[in-house]
Amino acid sequence: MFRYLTTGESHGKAVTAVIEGLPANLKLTPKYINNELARRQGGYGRGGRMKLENDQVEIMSGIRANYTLGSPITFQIKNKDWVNWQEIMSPTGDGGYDQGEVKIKKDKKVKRVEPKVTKPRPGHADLAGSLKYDQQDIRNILERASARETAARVAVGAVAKQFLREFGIKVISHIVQIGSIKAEDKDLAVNQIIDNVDSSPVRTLDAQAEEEMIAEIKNAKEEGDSLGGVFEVVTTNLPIGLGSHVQWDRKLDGRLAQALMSIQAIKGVEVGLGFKAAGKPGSQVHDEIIYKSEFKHKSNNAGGIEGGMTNGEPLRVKAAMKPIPTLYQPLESVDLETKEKFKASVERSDVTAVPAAGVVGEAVVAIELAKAWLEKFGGDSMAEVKRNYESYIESLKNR
Ligand SMILES: Cc1cc2nc3c(=O)[nH]c(=O)nc-3n(C[C@H](O)[C@H](O)[C@H](O)COP(=O)(O)O)c2cc1C
Ligand SMILES: C=C(O[C@@H]1CC(C(=O)O)=C[C@@H](OP(=O)(O)O)[C@H]1O)C(=O)O
Repeated sequence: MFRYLTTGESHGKAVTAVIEGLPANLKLTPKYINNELARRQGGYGRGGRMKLENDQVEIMSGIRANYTLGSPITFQIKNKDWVNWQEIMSPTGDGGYDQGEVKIKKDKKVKRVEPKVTKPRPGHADLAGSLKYDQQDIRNILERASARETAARVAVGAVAKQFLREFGIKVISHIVQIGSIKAEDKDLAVNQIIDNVDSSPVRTLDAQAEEEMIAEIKNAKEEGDSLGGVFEVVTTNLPIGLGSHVQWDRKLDGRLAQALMSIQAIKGVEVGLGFKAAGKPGSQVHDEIIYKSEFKHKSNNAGGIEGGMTNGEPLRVKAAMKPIPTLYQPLESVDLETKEKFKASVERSDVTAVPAAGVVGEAVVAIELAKAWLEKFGGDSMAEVKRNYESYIESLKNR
């Protein structure tokens, strides 16, 4: 079974991931993983933290001479910001509480920070987490709730992507909406997306919309506001039959939805036509089946999944991200200690992170597909997995 866990606080020493269940003899290079980490750090609209960090993976176990051993893999991605937060974040220090105010280097300026955070931000994990975990200091919640954790998930996703690439499968995302601006709805080939998306500052393929999206982000920044949006993840070359109809937790659409919804600030997931399918008659929704040396569909409104299984068409899933909760123009909230109303001032935040979230979306989709792949074609070495896959593909030809 392919599974993973991440650890780490946003301003702690590092974020890490432990992966288990990958077969032996898969070629894995830090260069590819680092490139994926850099893609996640990009995107117009991010705040000062991304100028400071330069995410690089350090492989701690499970890989020797560039190939997996079949043993658990551990990664570490250091937080460069840690040096500025040691007094507050050290596992063995006093949390900075004894000092009243701690000097922190933030975006090249030295600022005085109260070590204890008591003002919960609407839309973040602050209030619910502090009450649930019996914490007086919201930092004990926000550090782990932070999307810094997605760096670790993108490293795991890069491994899953390298695994899937051995079978000719590519996973890529593009932005279809930021704030009120929507990109033109085109049926795009994956290679078209791969060739063009990374050169767009907002990772969209619609040049006209790109300009408008950037203008809307600039405007939101000036107004101290934040924006959300929608990304699509597209995967090609998937065989028929990943996932299963037989049990609720084996259905691939459900598993992809959970994976995408688990990304910080994602509030909706669509598979294929998604919500639009609800308003159309069946004759305009269901994809007619044809046979041309293999079974295919005339259209792909289902987004590549029927009955919780891949149906041989490209997988198309979308995710909606809410606007970033931390606002320079703060919303009303109540202090945890005094119970008094306040409007907090903010020092640093992203205006939007939809382009980054798209890269995280690719990672979690790739992970889920790699898991489903190993459930169906699993083996202890890559050669064994390839044999199992090829024999299944051969068996489909004889149907
Ligand atoms: C890539 C990425 C970057 C984010 N950056 C910020 C940020 O700078 N400030 C912030 O308040 N929230 C940010 N968020 C969103 C919060 O992490 C998220 O809203 C919070 O953890 C609460 O979880 P929920 O929105 O899923 O309920 C970001 C999310 C992602 C995916
Ligand atoms: C660190 C990352 O994103 C962070 C996610 C985040 C949040 O609340 O989710 C808040 C911000 O953290 P900070 O207050 O340190 O600037 C973002 O920068 C990252 O994506 O690597």
